[in-house]
Amino acid sequence: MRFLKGHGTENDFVILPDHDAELDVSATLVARICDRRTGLGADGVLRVVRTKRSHEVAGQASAAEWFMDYRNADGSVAEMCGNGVRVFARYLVDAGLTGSSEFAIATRGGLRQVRMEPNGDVTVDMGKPTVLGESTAHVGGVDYPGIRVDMGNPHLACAIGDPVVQLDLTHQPGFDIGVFPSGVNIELFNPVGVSRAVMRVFERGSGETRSCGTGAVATAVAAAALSGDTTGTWTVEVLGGTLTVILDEDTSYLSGPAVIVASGELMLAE
Ligand SMILES: N[C@@H](CCC[C@H](N)C(=O)O)C(=O)O
Repeated sequence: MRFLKGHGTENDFVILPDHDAELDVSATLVARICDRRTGLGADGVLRVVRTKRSHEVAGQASAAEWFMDYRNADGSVAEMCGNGVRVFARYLVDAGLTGSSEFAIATRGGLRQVRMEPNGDVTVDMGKPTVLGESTAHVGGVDYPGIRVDMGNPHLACAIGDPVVQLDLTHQPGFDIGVFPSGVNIELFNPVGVSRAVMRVFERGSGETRSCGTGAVATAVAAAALSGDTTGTWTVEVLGGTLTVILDEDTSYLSGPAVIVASGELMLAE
């Protein structure tokens, strides 16, 4: 099985080209691939499939040639991945699978328009974040109130007074399962200066990761809300680098680096 490896601000992915949907990529296989000791190691898998060959998103085939079939490290399926879609775009361009610098990618969360920037960054139109109300995350014996944000996938973004560097995120933070029956990605952030936040994230299905694109947008939404804003340009510092989020009236944009670092032949099989 041919693979590539890439990352966006150190949110890392194994890319599996499966253009005609011929592979049987089970949850077990994904978990084995993502294992950092016995597999390749990654936060998730991006399976590259022609949209028209996928029964899940065939309705998007007229607008997007390629479908990002995203899986978390534990093998679970997610609707969207902001860094993943940027790395996916980088793969399509590098592999010559698109001739354009602006194109759409099909995801379970809907179409995402991407743009390759002259400086090598990749920008994605993430759609309009939906604020759903409030909830609470529980970390290290402390309850942190936050804002529920739907980015196609579920988020709980919490501004906290304690420095995020001090948090122990080796375990799943507590959350209200009644509010998030399918689980949730939890962002904890410190607002710093003007339109800047330092964020850590515990991702549903992957644990703590060094970056999360949908989480960065959710954090920008929650940080803006602290000052009563719904628009603006935000810098979100994550463990793996820096992401830029633009919130406007109608949508949101996520920008940052996305690179392919390796390719090869995978010997793992079912
Ligand atoms: N790292 C991603 C989010 C991946 C999906 C998430 N773990 C979920 O289950 O919703 C990003 O960059 O957005």
